[in-house]
Amino acid sequence: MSNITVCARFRPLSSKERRDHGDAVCIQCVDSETFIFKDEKAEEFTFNFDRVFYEKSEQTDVYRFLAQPIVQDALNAVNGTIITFGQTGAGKTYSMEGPGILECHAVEKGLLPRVVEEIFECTKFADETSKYTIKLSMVEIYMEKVRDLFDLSKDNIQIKESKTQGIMLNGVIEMPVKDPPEALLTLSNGIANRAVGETQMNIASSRSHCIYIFTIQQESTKDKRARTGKLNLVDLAGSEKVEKTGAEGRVLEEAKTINKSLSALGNVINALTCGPTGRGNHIPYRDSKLTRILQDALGGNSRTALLCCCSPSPTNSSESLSTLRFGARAKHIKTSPRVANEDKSIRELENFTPIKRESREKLLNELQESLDMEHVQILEQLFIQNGILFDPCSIEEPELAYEDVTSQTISSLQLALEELLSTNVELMKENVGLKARVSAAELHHEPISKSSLLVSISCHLSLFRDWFKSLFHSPPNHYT
Ligand SMILES: Nc1ncnc2c1ncn2[C@@H]1O[C@H](COP(=O)(O)OP(=O)(O)OP(=O)(O)O)[C@@H](O)[C@H]1O
Repeated sequence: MSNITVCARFRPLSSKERRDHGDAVCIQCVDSETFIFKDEKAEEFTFNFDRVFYEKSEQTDVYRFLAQPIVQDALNAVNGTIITFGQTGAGKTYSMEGPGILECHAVEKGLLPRVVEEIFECTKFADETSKYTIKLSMVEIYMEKVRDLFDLSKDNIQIKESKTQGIMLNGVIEMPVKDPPEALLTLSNGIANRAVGETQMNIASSRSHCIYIFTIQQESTKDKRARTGKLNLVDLAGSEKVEKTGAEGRVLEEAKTINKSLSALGNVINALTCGPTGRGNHIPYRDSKLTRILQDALGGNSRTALLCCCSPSPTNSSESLSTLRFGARAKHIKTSPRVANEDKSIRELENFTPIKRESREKLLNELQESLDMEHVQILEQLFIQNGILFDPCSIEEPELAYEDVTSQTISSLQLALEELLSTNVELMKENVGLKARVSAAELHHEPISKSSLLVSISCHLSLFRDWFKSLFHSPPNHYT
């Protein structure tokens, strides 16, 4: 088990930030791992990350620390994921791509072109018994749909899980690339297909999460055994307060969808780092496409790094603080990267699958025995009405659908439980108030009016009724 690597990066102040606040910044460097952050109320927070990149840090520093070890591992068939996270305009795309993927000053090249160079450089000098094949895929998650950026007609790619290869994108195009120029041209074609909108925060704001997937297959010419490493580079859409972006209409809907999937990511991180360990802890990976795709990176077989991009300006301090808190929490996630060796995977499959399958079947049988058919049908109707269960006709694999439904139901119930707990706290407070009123009235020998007691009780009841209703009228969770 190893922790994911989490770094923070502060970009230089923008000209607008300089106009608003001059040279003021909300961070004070302590060393290369620690800094003090001052929020709007001048409260100080000390943050500690694996590495902090301040405004003078160069692209090569970020690459060497954050990405190079993961690329080296991917060349040895260990899966890797590098994620950029932060508010709109914080420097995610600059870190990932640089100012331009095809042409830019060498020092400004982002992670992506550097990854391409390193992969081909290493494969060129690999020993003669190894033959490498590099393939590229590019998808974006736009409005909760996964689109293939190499073939826009594939605009609703399904996410599948394989016992041997983990999370997979069904039917996604994999472009073979033979050298860096071809790889960069392929990537730039994909980037041109990304959904970009304009917000007040950033005029070329990415309105989607973009995932660059490098599949690196290594075949031994001696014994023909092949092993594959997958490297995902994830440029997340901006996390910002909707009001600050000045978004309306479609852009507002986009912002809400982005925020929803980023909250789902936050919930997954919370569940991975706060919940009880072991089988009882439900990790809501299936609550959004983003978390489902990142499932292996966050909780499975992947070496993962997160770059938290921030503005250093006091103008954006509340957004920067939430980005940094997100990173601080993610630092506690543990993953178990291992070599994706095909033979070993098959052996693992032979060893473990029958046990898992047997226990799942046992569970299903027990469930069927303990519930009447009539109850199962009522539950099914209820779930369909509330958008928890999707149309069974659209499901290709019932087993996957069953897992999705179970997972989403658990999430809904957890939400309901949280609401119930908070209603309970409110009711308890009210109860204390009522008791105090009764005691005060008794002390002063004042009769408490029946009507005021009735109002309080009906207040209690309506709170409870609202909660109960909300259980069955939560917005539908579309999941196709
Ligand atoms: N480290 C940096 N050095 C110099 N300029 C930077 C740096 N980081 C970001 N910038 C500049 O800041 C602006 C916003 O950066 P960028 O587009 O990368 O933000 P973003 O986080 O990807 O935003 P969005 O979520 O809207 O896509 C760009 O003009 C970019 O060139």
